[in-house]
Amino acid sequence: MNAPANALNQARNAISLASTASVTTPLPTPAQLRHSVAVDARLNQQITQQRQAVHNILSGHDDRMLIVVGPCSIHDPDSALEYADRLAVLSEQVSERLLPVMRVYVEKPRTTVGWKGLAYDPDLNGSGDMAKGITLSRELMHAVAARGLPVATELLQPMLAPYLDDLLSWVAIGARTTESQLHRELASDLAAAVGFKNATSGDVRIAIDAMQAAAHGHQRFAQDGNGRPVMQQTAGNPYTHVVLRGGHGEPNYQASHVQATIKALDQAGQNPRLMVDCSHANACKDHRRQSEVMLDVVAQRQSGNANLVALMLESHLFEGKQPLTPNTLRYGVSVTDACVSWEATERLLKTAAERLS
Ligand SMILES: O=C[C@H](O)[C@H](O)COP(=O)(O)O
Ligand SMILES: C=C(OP(=O)(O)O)C(=O)O
Repeated sequence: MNAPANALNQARNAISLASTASVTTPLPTPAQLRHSVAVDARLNQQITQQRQAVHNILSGHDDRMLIVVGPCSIHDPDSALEYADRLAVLSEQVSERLLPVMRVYVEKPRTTVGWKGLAYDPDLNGSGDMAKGITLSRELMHAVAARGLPVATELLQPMLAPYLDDLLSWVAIGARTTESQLHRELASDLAAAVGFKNATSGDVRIAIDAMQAAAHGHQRFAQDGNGRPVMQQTAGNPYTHVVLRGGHGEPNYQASHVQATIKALDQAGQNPRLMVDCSHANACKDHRRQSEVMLDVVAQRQSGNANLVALMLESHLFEGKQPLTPNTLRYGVSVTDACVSWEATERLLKTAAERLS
């Protein structure tokens, strides 16, 4: 190659390297955050008891229904805490028949591209201040737990789990990650119960496979509290279950789907007790249909299906959703999937508790 052509090639390479180079920003380690936002002995005892209460429902030793309820995503910790205050009061009122666990979802899996949650972009402007995001996420979960509520989240990025998992009483592995070996390995390490969603296609088999995989101990890549890579031998998690969320616009909460799933779980030798997600494809992405789904599931339970032990409801202070445009955001309204209002939530939980008594 002659000298000018060589120089041109070098310049092209430099440009393409410059445009693909990533930028890194240091983050606190899990140990640092667990130290600055610490779980004391009293809170640890509460969380241990709440995990046990969830396990008791999933193993059929407690005949209440578990209900994972709260915003689709958290973008504003103040409105999440107002929600938590209200839910703490309501939980007391329905505690004979229901065990509410608050959704504190700080990571969002996206179908393509979109805002990925408080942990990633707490300023809602694409600046991606993850150090602030994970700190706020842990502080918020801590504050919700300190109000006496069990905390639920979806764990999406396995490296984020050690920042949060001591605060969790229930964990979701989402429809987009249930088939992932890394998420099954992560679930096998958690002390909290894990619900595996069926795939967005509607395939329930992957969730049953995930239960089998997570029940086993695994050797996995992990990080210690100081962020160093380690080989971790996990113990396996016996407290997992399927979450029916519908797929490709087709609901799967109806009795025929529920019975077929229970049969498949029995055949696979897995826990037949399951959760129905009243939102997502079960509500055909229309938040107003969540109440119809929830009351149908409660009726199935009343008519004798004791394996229907849990529900999920997407709810916020106010109904609906809004686009994520900073400075014009309405307080207490979802910026991801549309939610039912607080009033509807209160009505639904009280109705379910009455019908199940
Ligand atoms: O639960 C929330 C959404 O359904 C999920 O994060 C996918 O969202 P998207 O399809 O808007 O990206
Ligand atoms: C993303 C969620 O659900 P799914 O994985 O079922 O889409 C969710 O519950 O927020």
